[in-house]
Amino acid sequence: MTARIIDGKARAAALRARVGEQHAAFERAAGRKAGLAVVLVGEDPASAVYVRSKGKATEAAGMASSTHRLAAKTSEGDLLTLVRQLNGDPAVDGILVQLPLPGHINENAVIAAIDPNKDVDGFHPVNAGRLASGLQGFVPCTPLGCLMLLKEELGDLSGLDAVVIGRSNIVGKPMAALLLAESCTVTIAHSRTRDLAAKAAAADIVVAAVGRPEMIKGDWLKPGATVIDVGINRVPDGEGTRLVGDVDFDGALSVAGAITPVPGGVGPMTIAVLLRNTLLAAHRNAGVAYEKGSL
Ligand SMILES: NC(=O)C1=CN([C@@H]2O[C@H](COP(=O)(O)OP(=O)(O)OC[C@H]3O[C@@H](n4cnc5c(N)ncnc54)[C@H](OP(=O)(O)O)[C@@H]3O)[C@@H](O)[C@H]2O)C=CC1
Ligand SMILES: Nc1nc(=O)c2c([nH]1)NC[C@@H]1CN(c3ccc(C(=O)N[C@@H](CCC(=O)O)C(=O)O)cc3)C=[N+]21
Repeated sequence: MTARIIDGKARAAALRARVGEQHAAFERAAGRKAGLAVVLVGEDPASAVYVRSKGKATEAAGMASSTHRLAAKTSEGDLLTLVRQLNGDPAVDGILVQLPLPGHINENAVIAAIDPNKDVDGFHPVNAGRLASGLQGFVPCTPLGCLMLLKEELGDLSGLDAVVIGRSNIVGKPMAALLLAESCTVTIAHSRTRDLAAKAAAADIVVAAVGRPEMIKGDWLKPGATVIDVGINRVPDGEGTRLVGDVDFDGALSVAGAITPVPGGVGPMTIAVLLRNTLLAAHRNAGVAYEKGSL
């Protein structure tokens, strides 16, 4: 058997197109565009690439995008001042502070300063709490993108056994909360987990968010499992480098039922969901009704 390859790039393009259409309707109703502000501190080249693609995708959907580039030595106080200014700016519906931040800045303090109603990343403790409690709020883009891919692939997820490998606040934990809300039986694995291979082998759904190149081997998987590879790892390749996921893709192909590639899987979905969350924020902030479930 050869796994189906889940085309995240195509799914993301379709989602961006729906967001673009609905944004046009929003703009007619509200008399303004939805606005996303992205803040980048420092010159990490990978972060700079992501921030550029976020800006481009925002504008392609017809929304207003602003990017605030701050020097690596910017103080926490100055960053907090910018966040508060964006909180108060009526043209800004969504605020994203690109992570990681330089070591001298307390990430938790910066995330906590973002207005939860503009927190399109869904990282604010209020939104994390809403997700854990089953209340409406912003859901982190990467796990929501993963869930969309899973539901398109499998339909109803209820009763399926899911293993999430990784327990970060931005991917693993919210992913587990979403799968639990879909009535999966969820195991969260991490660096202290014993016999990870056996945990993976019991799962109908494996979501890998570890940050270790090709760590999850094909022969760990249950035949027919659906594998979502969140990992983005740059590894040496000849003279240059290439991107690989957390899953040994070639090894998984002959065992899994379906798998996301890296690149072209979860990454593009993350950006499409960011636009979706920004459009949602704009509807709420402008008091324009929005048809639930239409995105
Ligand atoms: N495609 C996309 O849009 C995105 C991709 N990513 C990528 O996803 C990956 C994970 O990101 P993120 O969640 O931020 O990473 P973190 O480094 O914050 O978390 C990694 C998690 O993996 C666990 N882990 C580490 N080593 C092992 C191991 N040997 N066995 C089992 N678990 C292990 C850690 O466990 P412990 O808690 O015990 O330390 C931790 O919970 C990265 O490659 C990142 O680049 C991230 C965000 C978006
Ligand atoms: N506040 C914040 N929010 C984030 O959502 C956030 C962040 N900080 N910091 C970094 C991570 C990482 N992340 C990615 C987004 C898109 C791709 C993506 O589009 N990847 C392409 C490949 C891109 C390439 O070629 O480098 C793909 O997988 O096909 C990857 C990773 C968002 N993150």
